[in-house]
Amino acid sequence: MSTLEIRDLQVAVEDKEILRGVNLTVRSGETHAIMGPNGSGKSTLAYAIAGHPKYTITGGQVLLDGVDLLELSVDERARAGLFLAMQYPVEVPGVSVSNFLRSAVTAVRGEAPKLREFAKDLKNGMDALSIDAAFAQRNLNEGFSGGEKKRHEILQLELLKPKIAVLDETDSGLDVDALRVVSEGINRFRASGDTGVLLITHYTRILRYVKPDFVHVFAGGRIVEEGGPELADKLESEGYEQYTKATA
Ligand SMILES: Nc1ncnc2c1ncn2[C@@H]1O[C@H](COP(=O)(O)OP(=O)(O)OP(=O)(O)O)[C@@H](O)[C@H]1O
Repeated sequence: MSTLEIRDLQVAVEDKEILRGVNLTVRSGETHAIMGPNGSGKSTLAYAIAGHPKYTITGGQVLLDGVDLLELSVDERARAGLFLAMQYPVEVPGVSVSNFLRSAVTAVRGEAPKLREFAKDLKNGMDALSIDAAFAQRNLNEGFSGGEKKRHEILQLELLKPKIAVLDETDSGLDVDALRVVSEGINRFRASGDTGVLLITHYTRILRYVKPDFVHVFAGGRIVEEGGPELADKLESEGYEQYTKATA
């Protein structure tokens, strides 16, 4: 059982205050959707938790099982059990998908997985996500379509098995079929009950496949409303205008 506790988190980017006191607790087995309009600070939350150097923490704490992640380097956060699936995964020419994944698993576990075991896990993960076998030898994210990039993020999730997974707009750029495959991957992964999921999205469409336990509305760098899955339906019909007006 793991718990991520975000306490009064305040974050600035280039001296501009973006997050103005975020409080949120995510436990294993729970899926939390963070929804909100463009520019409300959702990605800032994801990057700040993961340790992106551009984001300056000006106050608050982020505790994973009592350990303050903000005191740790990015790789230490990953080893502590945090995973961020990025909105825009970077291209790394010269590094194959398979090498990258084996290195990532080795770094997080602290020892290299046996080659045969890794090859089997990789094949199973790729099959489940309808990823072609040739994909493993391609350069990381180079020339990948939007859908391939997102499937690859979920493949990492399945191989790394983090305690807390932050998925930043994993639904963006996906067609209907890819959205279903990616959502099934998230559902398979969370079915173990060992992981807490923080799902950042603008749209309710992914929430038809990945049912959240809690929905939080972000506006102006804060959580301004919280509720159960029914809140997503309300957002679908009413939009975000009520929140953006209030925080403008
Ligand atoms: N590197 C940066 N330099 C300057 N401003 C930034 C930077 N990164 C983010 N911001 C600003 O921080 C605010 C929040 O951005 P963020 O990307 O966190 O919002 P978001 O809710 O994820 O938006 P979207 O849904 O459009 O992805 C925006 O006003 C954005 O312009």
